[in-house]
Amino acid sequence: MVAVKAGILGATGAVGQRFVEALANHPWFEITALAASERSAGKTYREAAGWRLDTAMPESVENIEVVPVDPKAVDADVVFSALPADLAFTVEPEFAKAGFAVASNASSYRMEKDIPLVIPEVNPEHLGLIEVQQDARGWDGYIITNPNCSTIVMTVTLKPLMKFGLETVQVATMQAISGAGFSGVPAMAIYDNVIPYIGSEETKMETETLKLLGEFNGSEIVPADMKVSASCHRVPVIDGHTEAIWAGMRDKPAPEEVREAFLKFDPKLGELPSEPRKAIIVRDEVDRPQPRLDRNMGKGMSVSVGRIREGIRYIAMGHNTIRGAAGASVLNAELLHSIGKL
Ligand SMILES: NC(=O)C1=CN([C@@H]2O[C@H](COP(=O)(O)OP(=O)(O)OC[C@H]3O[C@@H](n4cnc5c(N)ncnc54)[C@H](OP(=O)(O)O)[C@@H]3O)[C@@H](O)[C@H]2O)C=CC1
Ligand SMILES: N[C@@H](CC(=O)OP(=O)(O)O)C(=O)O
Repeated sequence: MVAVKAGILGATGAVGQRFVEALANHPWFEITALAASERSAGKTYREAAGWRLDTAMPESVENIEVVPVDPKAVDADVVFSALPADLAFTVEPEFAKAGFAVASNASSYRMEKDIPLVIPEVNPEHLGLIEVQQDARGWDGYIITNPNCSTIVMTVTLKPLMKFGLETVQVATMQAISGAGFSGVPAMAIYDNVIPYIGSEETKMETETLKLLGEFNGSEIVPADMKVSASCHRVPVIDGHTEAIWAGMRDKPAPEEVREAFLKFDPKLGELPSEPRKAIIVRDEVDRPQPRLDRNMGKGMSVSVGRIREGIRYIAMGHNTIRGAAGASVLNAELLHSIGKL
């Protein structure tokens, strides 16, 4: 199989490095371009990146010269975007217009009517919006997006509950500091502390979830008819967002039925290289899931759940920069490739 040429926009950042990690030995994609700011352009990736992951920098990328974030400088079929949202807002359409498939991790276009917001295990059919988008905008390429990291972790677990008639969701998050990027939260602010505010996070969880669980009617997404209410908090954990979720359902399933629904959840995506063997892992121990112990399950792509109680109340936990960011975009691109869209 000829590898799909893959570029990474924002390749030196927290999510960008996760993209490099996920794509360096990928069976379908080959990294052909690494792009970042003018501060990094012209340097080798080794010089520019300041590698911060606890796996070694892949040798294949060490000497790649970083290029500016410009369609003319990037040789690729698909670009993975890990750019700050304000920059992604102007840059991503330029790439789509120039014929690239853009798999974006940034928030800029998630809620646009004609741009798919996709989690492969939840709403693969929403990729039908790509044609609507290309017709409306006259682009040769297109943009698809993955949700906010907290939204992804929660929504993967809500999907198997839809059959019980999901009506209300309340969620309180405990979010890792890597979610704010490498220099996002000063150590003096987060050490020995909890910060009960993450800008725009609650609105993102409350709106993106309805789009994800909504129905594609051939021309647009009809949002799910339910209410989501979120409270988001930063905690001194490096990676892994933990969420306490209360799910109100019409059929009032017992905890054991909810556990069964999680256990049996099979999105049938086994042919995609990044899809974990289990999208949802059920932990029966009273004190799990925990970020330090469970975040790398399924190579960081599984969401772990536990403490399923009457109410229905449960805890969900997932790796925010893998399942919630780079891994999610790569999985979206794998889905696109599997349906002939790359
Ligand atoms: N961290 C997370 O858990 C999640 C992050 N996201 C989103 O992903 C995106 C990236 O986040 P994160 O990796 O944490 O951010 P970082 O700040 O760690 O990285 C930002 C990247 O963008 C590049 N960049 C910054 N300014 C410019 C510019 N003016 N021109 C070109 N490139 C530029 C940087 O390059 P340089 O090194 O050269 O400055 C770097 O590669 C954001 O939109 C974020 O909201 C989404 C979900 C989860
Ligand atoms: N706000 C998230 C990370 C993030 O960047 O989200 P978004 O992709 O929605 O901007 C966090 O801090 O954990």
